[in-house]
Amino acid sequence: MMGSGKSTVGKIMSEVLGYSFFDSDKLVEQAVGMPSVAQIFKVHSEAFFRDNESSVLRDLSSMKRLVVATGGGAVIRPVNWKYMKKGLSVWLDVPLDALARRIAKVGTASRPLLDQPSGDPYTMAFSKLSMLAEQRGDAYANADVRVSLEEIASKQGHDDVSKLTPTDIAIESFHKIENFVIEHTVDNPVGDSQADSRAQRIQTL
Ligand SMILES: Nc1ncnc2c1ncn2[C@@H]1O[C@H](COP(=O)(O)OP(=O)(O)O)[C@@H](O)[C@H]1O
Ligand SMILES: O=C(O)C1=C[C@@H](OP(=O)(O)O)[C@@H](O)[C@H](O)C1
Ligand SMILES: [Mg+2]
Repeated sequence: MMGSGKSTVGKIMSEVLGYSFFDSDKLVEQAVGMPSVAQIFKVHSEAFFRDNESSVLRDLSSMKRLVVATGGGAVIRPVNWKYMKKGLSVWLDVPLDALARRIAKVGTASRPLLDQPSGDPYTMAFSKLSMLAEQRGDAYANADVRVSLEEIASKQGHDDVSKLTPTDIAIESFHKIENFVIEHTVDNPVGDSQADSRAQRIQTL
């Protein structure tokens, strides 16, 4: 979801891995030749942005040794899952109140779906995020790996996810990815087509 830390945590993970890092929002801006996602929404439309987002994700899906921070809305188009499933997908699951707090701090100008001309920024962001979360249903749960900030905070003995640094979240993401890889790697085909295709996918990452 917007504000969950994909761009921040993804960059750290790419540096640790020695992989390239791409932010799909930035690639859409370059492809369209506009300086911000907000402007693309304003001058064109959300649908135009989504078409470009899908084509950027398609192009990235044939590349190797990279970390991609997608936009939070990439989950709503089934075709994007076809692309994201060429790699290993991570859902950063952050409580909505923490997302709204982060977004209120930096402002909503760069996130057109949350931008409001008036009102308290936290309250407006929280109510829009709640609506989006409802619309998106369990789309985020399609990811291979879920990284829950509430879980990390409780393991670390914090009662508040705002104490967690992007590095804490990157480390937990690596643990979850490692578990996923161990769980789904098969030395020999096991005859279960879903398990075999998952194992093949892991080998090509
Ligand atoms: N763990 C964190 N704790 C506090 N603020 C964070 C954390 N991770 C990211 N942020 C801040 O929250 C905002 C949204 O992060 P960003 O990485 O842009 O999220 P996304 O790409 O998922 O929308 C940024 O201002 C970023 O600096
Ligand atoms: O959730 C969404 O629909 C969006 C998320 C944004 O990216 P971030 O998740 O990086 O903010 C950006 O793609 C656009 O504003 C729409
Ligand atoms: Mg981002």
